[in-house]
Amino acid sequence: MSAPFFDWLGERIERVNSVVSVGLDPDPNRLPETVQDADLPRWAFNRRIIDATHEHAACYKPNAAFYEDGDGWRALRETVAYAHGKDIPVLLDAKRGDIGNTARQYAEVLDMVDAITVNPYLGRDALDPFLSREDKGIFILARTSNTGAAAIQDLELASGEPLYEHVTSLAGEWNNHDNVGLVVGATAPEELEEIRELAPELPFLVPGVGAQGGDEQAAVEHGLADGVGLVNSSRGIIFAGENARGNFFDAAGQAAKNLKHGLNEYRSQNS
Ligand SMILES: O=c1ccn([C@@H]2O[C@H](COP(=O)(O)O)[C@@H](O)[C@H]2O)c(=O)[nH]1
Repeated sequence: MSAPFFDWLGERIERVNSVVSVGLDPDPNRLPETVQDADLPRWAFNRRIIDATHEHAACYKPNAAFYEDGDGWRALRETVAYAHGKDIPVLLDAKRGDIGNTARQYAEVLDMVDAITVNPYLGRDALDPFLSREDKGIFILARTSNTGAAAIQDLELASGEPLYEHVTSLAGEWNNHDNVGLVVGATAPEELEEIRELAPELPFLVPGVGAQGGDEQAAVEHGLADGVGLVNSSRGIIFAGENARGNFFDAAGQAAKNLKHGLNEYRSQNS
């Protein structure tokens, strides 16, 4: 028995035969002219991206950084409601984690979205308001995809284990409601494999394929637990139309489809 979020995600993955998470990071400087005059350009953009990609999307992953202003939150609300109207879960990439009363306030956003990313570095109490939401998916940062991640997350502790392994063990201890997943970047395939060995049952969110050049095969081989997990691409999908001929949004749909097919090749090898 897993948390309702992971049950829903598992059903969605099966229905669309896809583990693609489409990242909704509507950089205002890169939005096409066709949406720039809309009342809420980010929402107009996301709606068209969802229309173009939903057949290939297991999940949508808006990053909070692109919505943290008044209109941004309105755009996010509309986006989430639209994805839900298509029965698609939404994972907010917010990397939250703070002292108790602040964390409780941050966790309120889980009334709107279905899952969230959280930062483990303030410890268990900072995550309790999230972890206690049994119906939601809580993805703990274990080994991130950015180039500077190794300098901190690969640090060897006195026990001899790297920090990301310790975080992985803690995530297992904190998983009292079967609602925990891990964030592990596709740009660190060896760490991805090690973390999978340590946490065989946790679903991963694997960012870093596409624009960051991460390893798609490793993302599939190690990112899924019993077939459930997500491989995210944001810019590689939503801005695929920037350099393509033809319709901007059709190109996003095609990019999502291509990623789905590419990942499914590896899924079929691993099944
Ligand atoms: O380790 C991490 C954790 C989160 N992210 C986020 O995922 C997307 C990736 O965007 P791309 O355009 O596909 O590179 C973005 O929202 C990141 O903040 C990550 O990249 N790595």
